[in-house]
Amino acid sequence: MNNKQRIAKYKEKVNDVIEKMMYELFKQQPENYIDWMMEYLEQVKRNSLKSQQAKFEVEYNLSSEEEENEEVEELPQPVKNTKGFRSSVSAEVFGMHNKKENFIPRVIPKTEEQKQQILEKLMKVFMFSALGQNEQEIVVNAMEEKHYQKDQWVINQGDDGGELYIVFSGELDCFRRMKATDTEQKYLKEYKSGDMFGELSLLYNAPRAASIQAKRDSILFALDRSTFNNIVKDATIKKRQQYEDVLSKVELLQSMDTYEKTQICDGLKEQVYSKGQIIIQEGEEGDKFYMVADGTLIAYKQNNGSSEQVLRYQTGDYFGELALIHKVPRQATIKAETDCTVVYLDSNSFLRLLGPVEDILRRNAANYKKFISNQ
Ligand SMILES: Nc1ncnc2c1ncn2[C@@H]1O[C@@H]2COP(=O)(O)O[C@H]2[C@H]1O
Repeated sequence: MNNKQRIAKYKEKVNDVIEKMMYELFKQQPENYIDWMMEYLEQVKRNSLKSQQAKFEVEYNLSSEEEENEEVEELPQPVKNTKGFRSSVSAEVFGMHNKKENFIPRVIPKTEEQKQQILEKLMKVFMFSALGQNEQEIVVNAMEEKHYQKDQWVINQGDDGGELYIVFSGELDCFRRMKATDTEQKYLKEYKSGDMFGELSLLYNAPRAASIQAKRDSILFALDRSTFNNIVKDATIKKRQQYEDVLSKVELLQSMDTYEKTQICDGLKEQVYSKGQIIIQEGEEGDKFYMVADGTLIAYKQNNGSSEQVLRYQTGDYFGELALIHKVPRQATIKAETDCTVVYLDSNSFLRLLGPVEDILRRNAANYKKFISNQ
């Protein structure tokens, strides 16, 4: 898709919202139409988050009782109804309209050294690393140091969640009853220094989706729900929504579970290239793994002084893995055949997050072994 097509698609989406809003506006003719329109758009946003929440609950076999009997909210009524529209649906989750103004972040006193230590860990967690300095400071101030002894449970599946955690030191295990009727817990993963967990119930206002137990004495930094909601929640949900669609087209990832895919979403960065631009140069060092979100690209290899076309990539394909898996220079040059959009992970995130599909990556790499010169 070129830039023109992208803008046309974008316009179509925006027009759709505006047309529906104008239709309702003229039908209802509220006196204070600016307020009405603002409320209308807030409502559209809440309904979109609500459908995201419903999807989440299906994925994780959860249901938060509070939400169970709720229907999608109705659109705003004319202003003579002074209450506007219902605000009962978990205002904290879906009613972002009332946030920020009332937000007074908690400040838990810390030494400069402690602050620095927290900041270092924070920078390794995707959802915090992109924050501005002010926001990072708010998060660091709000973090509370917590100590857990070996075998102590930090999170119990099904409980309400009030905090997320970043591991400062120690090791913890994550378990999950996959279905509500399961009596046995399945071991899922281990958390170590710099890892983050406990974000799901804050993001979706759902019960805890898994249980976490300290494998040895551990120190965690806990971030409260209110600070999380005000600083990172919207951006994280938006990013997960934005890239969910892209990742659903990447066949390589289809064997990963939903949670693993959301972790990848958090780590993705996007880059747009124009037709003819080079993304990867054969022989150079590589530090990124790419997936094609849109457009086509061509891989070329040098052969006896001339450049030979060896592969074409389209939406859902990936490239750039060989340099990261085998620690070799780039094995081909990748050039944009059309204007294109790619998403990428840096090499650390690639190695950490794509572990579950490493075998598939290696197996697939064998298919183009004939193109690889020095292996
Ligand atoms: N496969 C998984 N499904 C759900 N939660 C997971 C999974 N793997 C790790 N977790 C973490 O376990 C945490 C339990 O508490 P939360 O539901 O708040 O957030 C959850 C995630 O951070």
